[in-house]
Amino acid sequence: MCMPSSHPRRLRAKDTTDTMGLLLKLIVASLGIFLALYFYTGQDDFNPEMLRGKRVIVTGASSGIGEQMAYHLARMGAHVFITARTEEKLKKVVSKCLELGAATAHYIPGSMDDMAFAERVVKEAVKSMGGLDFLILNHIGYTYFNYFDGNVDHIRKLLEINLLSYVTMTVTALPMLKESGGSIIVVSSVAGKYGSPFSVPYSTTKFALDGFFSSLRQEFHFQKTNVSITLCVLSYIDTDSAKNAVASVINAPAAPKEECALALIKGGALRQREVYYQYQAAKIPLLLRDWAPDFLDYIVRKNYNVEKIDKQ
Ligand SMILES: NC(=O)C1=CN([C@@H]2O[C@H](COP(=O)(O)OP(=O)(O)OC[C@H]3O[C@@H](n4cnc5c(N)ncnc54)[C@H](OP(=O)(O)O)[C@@H]3O)[C@@H](O)[C@H]2O)C=CC1
Ligand SMILES: C[C@H](CCC(=O)NCC(=O)O)[C@H]1CC[C@H]2[C@@H]3C(=O)C[C@@H]4C[C@H](O)CC[C@]4(C)[C@H]3CC[C@]12C
Repeated sequence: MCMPSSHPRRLRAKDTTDTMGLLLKLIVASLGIFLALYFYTGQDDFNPEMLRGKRVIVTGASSGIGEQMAYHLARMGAHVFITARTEEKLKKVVSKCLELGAATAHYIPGSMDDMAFAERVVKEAVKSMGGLDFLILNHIGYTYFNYFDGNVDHIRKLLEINLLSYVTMTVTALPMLKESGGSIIVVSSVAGKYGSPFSVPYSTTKFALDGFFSSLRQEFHFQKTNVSITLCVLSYIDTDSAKNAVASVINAPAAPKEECALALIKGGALRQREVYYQYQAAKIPLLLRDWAPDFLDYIVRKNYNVEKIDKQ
């Protein structure tokens, strides 16, 4: 005998609603756990005392984020050894570091397009401080913010300053860092994680840093090398040079350089593999990179007043 069909159909509809409800709850719960884990890994046990007496090199420390890192390190009682090209600025930064409480503070002026200079910075620093605990690689060479002009020589030159000098300093510093169980902090950018218009040469060098240092970190695991590598992925920061280059074109607020500098030191001291600053601006868009790359590209393009670029 045939059963009336309305009852089982109602049952099936109820089953489907229950299953959907359960699925929704599962999705919400998983999302909650995922977010909790995400933010938990961002928690820190940082104590400024971790830096007291530590021997630190900071490159590109005559201005911007590098200068601010030098001041934080000085307040924490570290030995600070800084470099950049402009001697007058370096002298002032060193004096301020001493006022703020640096254990010692020294500088060496020169350009990072010269690999012999990059090597010399490490050797002089080690001689002056008696070893090395932190190598903070932060400098960048001058580049333009506009459409790629086809100049291959500019990319070659920028690779020397922004990548090869970092490699040279790392190679030279490695024996001392192994001895101290030290750390390398590499300052990079969101432009080193996803494609960025008007920064083609710069972005090229920042992607290359990720390739070198993330691969080296893997080898350190195999070799049981007790040297940490922290890659710092920064969004737009309010340094004079960045604001001069992009303020009229980028529709996003710039984050404070002082807070940024502290976040990088904390991440390095805690031996984190990567630091994202600011977290929302630098990390969240990256969640889209592998799953929705066209959408990410679209969001990135939305941040630009492209008509202002044409007039530069
Ligand atoms: N500000 C921002 O929005 C962002 C910055 N970053 C990264 O943060 C780091 C610092 O940037 P920021 O503070 O803004 O930059 P600044 O322009 O303020 O500082 C750059 C430093 O590099 C030095 N420098 C420039 N050319 C050379 C060279 N040829 N050899 C040696 N040193 C050189 C400069 O000093 P001098 O001219 O005296 O040599 C200066 O000390 C960079 O790695 C940058 O990519 C990443 C994302 C965003
Ligand atoms: C073009 C800037 C470098 C300018 C320079 O060479 N200054 C030295 C001088 O004038 O003497 C770039 C330095 C940092 C870049 C910004 C960055 O890395 C974060 C964002 C990344 C995004 O993909 C593009 C916009 C950025 C704000 C980017 C813009 C270019 C820089 C300011």
